Amino acid sequence: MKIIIASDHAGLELRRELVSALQELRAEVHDVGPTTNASVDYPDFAKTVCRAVAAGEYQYGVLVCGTGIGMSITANKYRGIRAALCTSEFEARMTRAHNDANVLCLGQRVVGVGLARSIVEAFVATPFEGGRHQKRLDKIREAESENGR
Ligand SMILES: O=C(CO)[C@H](O)[C@H](O)COP(=O)(O)O
Repeated sequence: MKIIIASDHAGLELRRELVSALQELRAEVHDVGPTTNASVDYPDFAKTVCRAVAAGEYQYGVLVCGTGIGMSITANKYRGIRAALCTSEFEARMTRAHNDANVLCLGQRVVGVGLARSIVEAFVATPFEGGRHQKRLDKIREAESENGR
């Protein structure tokens, strides 16, 4: 499984923990950074991750900022990206099973390391259910086209 991960300065420590967690799951992880605590703008890092996931280069993207909100707002501007901000394992499972989410967003200032690890593990372990959910994803795609995304 190939995963691309990035954060801003406010998500750096949690991102590093999640890189380790994903490697323990034997995922191939591409860590985009940043490498220092210097203040950066989360949309720049979301862009790199979302473009790569939308291009099919990675199965999933993971984005961490202070709350996860800015990353999720940005990520959902990209065509083909279904980004989910999760604060529980339940949300992580459901967003894979029902929404086929391909980008997971987390807030370092919101969730602890242990919970974040469980959320990531649940996300990557849960398959999309298809069935009735597929036609809903088709409608999301239609909405993207309608709005010029
Ligand atoms: O959570 C975020 C966006 O949703 C950012 O990480 C947060 O806004 C950064 O704040 P600051 O520049 O004060 O560290």
